[in-house]
Amino acid sequence: MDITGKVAIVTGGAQGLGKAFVEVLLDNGAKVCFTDIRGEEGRGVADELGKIYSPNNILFVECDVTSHSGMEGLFSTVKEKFGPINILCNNAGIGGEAFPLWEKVVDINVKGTIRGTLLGLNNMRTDCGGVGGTIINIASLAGINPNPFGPVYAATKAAIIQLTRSWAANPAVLKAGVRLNVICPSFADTTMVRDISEEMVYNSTAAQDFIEKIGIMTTGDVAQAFLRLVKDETKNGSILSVTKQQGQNFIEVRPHPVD
Ligand SMILES: NC(=O)C1=CN([C@@H]2O[C@H](COP(=O)(O)OP(=O)(O)OC[C@H]3O[C@@H](n4cnc5c(N)ncnc54)[C@H](O)[C@@H]3O)[C@@H](O)[C@H]2O)C=CC1
Ligand SMILES: CC/C=C\CC(=O)/C=C/C=C\C=C\C=C\[C@@H](O)[C@@H](O)C/C=C\CCC(=O)O
Repeated sequence: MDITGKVAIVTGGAQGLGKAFVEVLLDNGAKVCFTDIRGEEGRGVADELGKIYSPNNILFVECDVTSHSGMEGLFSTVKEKFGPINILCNNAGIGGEAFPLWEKVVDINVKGTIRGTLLGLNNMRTDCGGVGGTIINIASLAGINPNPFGPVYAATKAAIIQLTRSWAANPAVLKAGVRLNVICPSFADTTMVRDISEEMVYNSTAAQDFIEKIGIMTTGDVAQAFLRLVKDETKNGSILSVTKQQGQNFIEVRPHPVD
């Protein structure tokens, strides 16, 4: 996909990986709407980016992915301001294992990503009045490998992988011009990883030791993987892992037993 002039939405874009996705899209000439629950931070980032890129290509909408009406309003606002949506990145996500935080983790990571994906499909499918495009969901390598420090987090990320692959396997969706892919990053340098605590994971000291051993990528490393999936129109239903040691690799899942 040639990104120039395309319309993109990134959830949770006020910092971290989401902000890096916003920047790489703007670098490539897209019109980008990013959302976040933190309004002040989001507006600050929009001002900051407006000094580097054309402010006409940037829109911040304060929006919580757990609010259905909020997310519906987001899609309407973006279509009114920028036109039909071509690129959607469901990035907003949190970690946390202690009660009651873990329930919020499920609400944001699983239900928020399902909500974004369904609204994306409804707005992007050519058989629903859209112009087609691409949806990229942000899971984690912890959605594939066991994460002894964060089982709930890992389970939510596994759900995102299967949500994405299952929609991608729907022939009607592909015919309607929408590709869906999922990124599984290892650790990247964001607040989520820097501020790891006992509320977030079991045994945060051991988790920090593990993270240091594995190594921490820059957010730019993950943004390059994101850019690759946006551009490459041959990819649908792919799982792209990104790690410090091995870079970008597509993860092959064994074929269905009846194939
Ligand atoms: N940093 C890492 O090492 C990795 C992160 N990920 C995933 O990448 C995504 C982004 O993570 P980071 O940038 O590291 O986190 P972060 O904590 O730096 O940024 C997350 C952003 O999402 C926003 N957010 C949180 N709840 C929200 C909600 N309900 N609605 C809208 N926005 C909300 C936050 O305000 C924040 O700006 C998450 O889904 C995370 O699970 C995956 C693998 C590795
Ligand atoms: C505040 C952090 C919240 C969530 C991330 C989390 O659960 C961090 C866990 C720390 C150690 C995890 C070890 C897991 C090992 C394997 O599953 C790895 O292959 C996973 C690699 C990356 C997970 C990165 C992430 O999603 O944050």
